[in-house]
Amino acid sequence: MALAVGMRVLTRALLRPWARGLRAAPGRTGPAAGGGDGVRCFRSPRVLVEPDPAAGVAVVKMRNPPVNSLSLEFLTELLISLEKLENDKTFHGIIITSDCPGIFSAGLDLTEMCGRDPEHYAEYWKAVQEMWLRFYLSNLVVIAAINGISPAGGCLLSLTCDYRVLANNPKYAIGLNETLLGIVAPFWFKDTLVNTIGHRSAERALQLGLLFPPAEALRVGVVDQVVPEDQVQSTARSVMAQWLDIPDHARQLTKILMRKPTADRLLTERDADIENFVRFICKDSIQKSLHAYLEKLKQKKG
Ligand SMILES: CC/C=C\CCC/C=C/C(=O)SCCNC(=O)CCNC(=O)[C@H](O)C(C)(C)COP(=O)(O)OP(=O)(O)OC[C@H]1O[C@@H](n2cnc3c(N)ncnc32)[C@H](O)[C@@H]1OP(=O)(O)O
Repeated sequence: MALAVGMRVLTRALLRPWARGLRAAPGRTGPAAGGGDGVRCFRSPRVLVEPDPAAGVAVVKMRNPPVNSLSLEFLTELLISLEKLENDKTFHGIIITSDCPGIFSAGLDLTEMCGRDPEHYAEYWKAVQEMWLRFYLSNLVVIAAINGISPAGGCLLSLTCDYRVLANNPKYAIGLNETLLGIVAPFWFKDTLVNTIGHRSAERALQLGLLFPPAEALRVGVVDQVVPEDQVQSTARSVMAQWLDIPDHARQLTKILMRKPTADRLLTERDADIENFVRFICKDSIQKSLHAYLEKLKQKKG
């Protein structure tokens, strides 16, 4: 009993600075929408939350067609959904998945990084940082049920999760492929990948912009499990049950111990990282190559 109380005090003491740091951070998505029954069933235009209160789990379905690109509005809705679930004591875990057939997420929204003004780029990047920080440090168990292709920012979102289950479909691939677009994954993208697959594999994957098909993704460790497509959700559910069997405070503290140094680096360099992004993305050469890439995507159809 005394040990349990002690752990709760320690948990609160350790977790509180994180909550403070994030709450004070710019780009916060607004106040929590209360706890309790009111938040158990909700949806927003781009995020569908299917709660299973009995299991303490909610399935968060990304629904930003056609490709779940991480636009500013979509990121904001995702963050609000996460925050609502974190603030409802009913929930201990979430499964993040896609409602767009064949696509988990096409990554950052290229139209947010192309042809806009520096203020917009800064606002957008702040939201991308916030997404990473909030998911990476979430006190919930977060499992990615990856039911589609997941390049760049889509891969990053998966990497913030505690466990990744990928559908075994030869059309799907996952990786940080930024170099193929002529852009550079920032240090916190890189750190997240290094923490997941190790330095050498990450260096090779990042330099070559590798998108791993399922078997390769499993071999290198970008995902934890590859299963037949129709078993992705059920596998995520049973993995979730295993994770939820662990005492929450011990698991949460361990997660923070593992992830704190990585998150700290961005938290202390956040403004500089935004300035760096804006400087980089405003370059004529970068704008030209992003524009050309978008055009190529559009022409693919015609
Ligand atoms: C200092 C640091 C600086 C910079 C760091 C920046 C880090 C960047 C991270 C990123 O995430 S960049 C984005 C990377 N993503 C990609 O490269 C994926 C691009 N998309 C695709 O490859 C394909 O669209 C697909 C996901 C494989 C799906 O293919 P499909 O054939 O099903 O669809 P289609 O290509 O026809 O696309 C439909 C529609 O969606 C538009 N689209 C696609 N991806 C994006 C995107 N990431 N952002 C915005 N829009 C996107 C595409 O243009 C089509 O639009 P249209 O219907 O108007 O033609």
